[in-house]
Amino acid sequence: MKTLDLQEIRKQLDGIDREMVALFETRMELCRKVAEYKIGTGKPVYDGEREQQKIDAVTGMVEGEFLKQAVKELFTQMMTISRNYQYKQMAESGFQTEHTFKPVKNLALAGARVVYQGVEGAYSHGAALKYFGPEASLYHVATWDDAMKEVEEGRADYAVLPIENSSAGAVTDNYDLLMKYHNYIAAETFLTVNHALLGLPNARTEDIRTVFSHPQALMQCSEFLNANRQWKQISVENTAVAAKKVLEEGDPSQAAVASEIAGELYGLKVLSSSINHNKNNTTRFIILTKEAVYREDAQKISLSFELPHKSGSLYNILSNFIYNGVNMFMIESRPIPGRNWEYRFFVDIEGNLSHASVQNALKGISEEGRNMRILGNY
Ligand SMILES: O=C(O)C(=O)C[C@]1(C(=O)O)C=C[C@@H](O)C=C1
Repeated sequence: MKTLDLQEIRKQLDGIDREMVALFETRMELCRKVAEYKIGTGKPVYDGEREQQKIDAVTGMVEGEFLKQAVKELFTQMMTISRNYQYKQMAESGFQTEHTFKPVKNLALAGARVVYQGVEGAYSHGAALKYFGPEASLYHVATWDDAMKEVEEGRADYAVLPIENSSAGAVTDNYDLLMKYHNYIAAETFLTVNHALLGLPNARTEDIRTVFSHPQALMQCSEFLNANRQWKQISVENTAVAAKKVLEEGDPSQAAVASEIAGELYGLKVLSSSINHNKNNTTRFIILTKEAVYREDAQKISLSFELPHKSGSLYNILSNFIYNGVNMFMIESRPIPGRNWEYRFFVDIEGNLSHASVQNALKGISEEGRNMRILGNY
C-alpha cells in the first residue's frame, strides 16, 4: 500500500474535523432546545441515568479497550460542555442558584461580641484583635467546637477560627466543624505566626526536659525541636495553654512553644525566639457568623460537596469551574464519617455570588455532586 505523505493525511484530518465541528454545532443546538424544555418544566439539567446510557451506547460502537476508553472520555467531556451550556442559558433566562445569602455593604462590626478558642495570648486572640480591633468585646472558650456553638446559639456574633497554616497545612478539625454547625464564613484575616521557646524566669535552655505546645506549633518548629532529641514534646490544646501550664507548674525544666506576647502575659522568659523554620509562617483565620450575608465586594467563595467513589467524579465536577472560567484557589478533602473511602471536598474559588459565571458553576455542582453547601462569600 502506498504510504500517504503528511500533507495529504493532514488534508484528510482537516476534512474530518470540519465535519465534526459542524456536527458538534448541531448537537449543541439540540442541547439548547433541551435546556428550553428543562427551563419550562423545571427539570434538572443533569440526568445521570441518561448519561450512563449514552456512555454505554457509544462505547459499544467501537472495538478494543483503548478506543472504548477514548470514546468514553470524549462523550463525558461533550456532555459536560452541554450541561454548562444549559446552565448558562438558565442563568440568562433569570434562573438563579438557590441560596439564602444576602449582600451587604459592610459587616455589622460595631459592638460585636467575638469569641475565640483558648486563653488570652493565644494566636486566635491575636487574630481576633487584628480583625476586630481592641475595642471589640472579646471572650474565649475552651474548644473550637464551643466557639462554633456560641455563634450558632446566638451568644456571640462572630467566632474566630484558624483554618490553614502556610507550613503545616489545613486545620482539619475546623473543616469538620464547618459541617457540624450551620455558621457562615463572613471574612478572613491572616496572622504571621512567630513561635518562641519560653521558660520560667530562672530556666536555662540546657536544663529543659519537656516542651509543651499545640501539635501544629510543634510541627512548625520541628527542625529546632528535633535538634534537641532529649526534649520530650507534649501536645496541649493551644500555645497559650502551654505557656500557662509552664507558669503554673513552676518547674524550670519545662518550656512552652508560644508567642512572645503569651510569654509576656504569663511572665515567662524567651529562651529562643523565632524558632519556626518557615519565617513567613502565616495562619489564615476565618470569621464565622450565623447570618448568611456577604459583602458586595467579596472576592472569594468557600463551598463543600460530596462525591461518589467513582473514577473521574472529581475531574468531572471541577469542569464546572473550567467551562465557566472560574478560578480555583484551594481544594481540600476530608473523609465522610461512616462512609469508607468517600470524601467531602472543600473548595475555595474566586468570585462573588452575584456573578453569572459563579452561579452557573454552583448550579452544576449542586446538581452533579451531593450535599453542596456554600460556606461563605467574603
Ligand atoms: O438529554 C438530556 O437531558 C441532555 O440535557 C443532554 C445531555 C447530553 O449532552 O447528551 C446533557 C446533560 C444530561 O445530563 C444528559 C444528556
